[in-house]
Amino acid sequence: MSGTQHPRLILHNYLSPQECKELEFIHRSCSTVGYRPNVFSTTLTHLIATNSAHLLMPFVPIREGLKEKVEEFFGCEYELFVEFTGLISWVRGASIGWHSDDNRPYLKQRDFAAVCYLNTYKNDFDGGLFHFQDGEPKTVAPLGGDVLIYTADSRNIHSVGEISDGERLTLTLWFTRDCSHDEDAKLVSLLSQSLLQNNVPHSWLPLPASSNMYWFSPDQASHDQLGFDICWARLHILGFDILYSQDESCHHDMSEFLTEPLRLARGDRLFDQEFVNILHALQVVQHYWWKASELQAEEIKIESIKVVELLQPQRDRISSLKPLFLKDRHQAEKVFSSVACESKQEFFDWSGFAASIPMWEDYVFRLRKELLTSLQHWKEQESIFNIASDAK
Ligand SMILES: O=C(O)CCC(=O)C(=O)O
Ligand SMILES: [Fe+2]
Repeated sequence: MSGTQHPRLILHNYLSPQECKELEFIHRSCSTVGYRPNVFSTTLTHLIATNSAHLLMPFVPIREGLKEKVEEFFGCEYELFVEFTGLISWVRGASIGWHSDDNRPYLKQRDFAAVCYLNTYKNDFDGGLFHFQDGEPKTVAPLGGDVLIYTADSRNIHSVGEISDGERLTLTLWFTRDCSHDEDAKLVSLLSQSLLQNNVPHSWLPLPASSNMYWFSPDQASHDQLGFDICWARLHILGFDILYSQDESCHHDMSEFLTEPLRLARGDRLFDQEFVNILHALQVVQHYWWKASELQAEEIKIESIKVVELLQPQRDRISSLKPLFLKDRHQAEKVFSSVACESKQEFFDWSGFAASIPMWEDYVFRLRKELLTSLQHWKEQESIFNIASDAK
């Protein structure tokens, strides 16, 4: 498989299902619209820029382990730097033709690629097969946990077929020999700056980027007429409505809603707890979806959950705002289709949801603590690495 003509490698089950699920949670909570149509991405710099630097922690051991694997396989121990790390998802309509990963002047520094498949062909999406132009294997069907490693040059020309359903998710890394393209140095510098604001209250709650980064449009021409906000869409397909206290007449600009507090509703019920902004609500919901099976097993019940009836004026506010953020609701449902069917059931376990909120907070605080400890060491080395767990 690793012939010198086409140096490449597949690692089966390199990531555990838990690791895949955690990265999926991060992507569904934090992604923005990507660099090409029908593509979403979550970069590490974006996590830092949106008050979510602690969500880097799950990437750290994976990045480090993969760098070692790549160095070992291509025989370049201690020579490589990570050039880029990102979660990338493709939905219906996305594809890429034959190319090598260093095929632009600004990509020349890329020496190796590692594509980690976080979900599975036919289970989670359809289409999206990976093809090499020459050599074996000819076709790779993404399987959650598998990693595909190859040189970024013309010995590994490849393409990806069009996605026809669902959301195909990868963790994609590129490696370089050129230290001036070391992602770690940039991240450590950004982290040092952002964590200076550590004393700011709620500095661990997500802070939205600019609204255009969350606006999905089928094409540039119909940007404002069609399309939808991806945070709204991800909540909508899981059956949630969004209730702001103010109505649209209080705002000059829709983007102001991004940083407004809100409550979540479902059917005729309102969960009477405020979230600081839509990203906060989205992250809590995605965390619940990630952990729901564990919660059911533990049967945690909270006595005092505040779920109240949704009043008529509140319903009216929901239905007047929804079409502004989901201009094309049908398309939003199609784009995020694979989860849509299972999630809109009538019954919703509000007490499980309420119980998951302190669990989410514990998760965030644990990661923040790990980040602050690690950063001391990272600054000294100007590199990002896993601190042995007994040092945490
Ligand atoms: O996701 C994949 O399987 C490969 C994507 C790709 O070729 C690229 O991003 O350059
Ligand atoms: Fe590629």
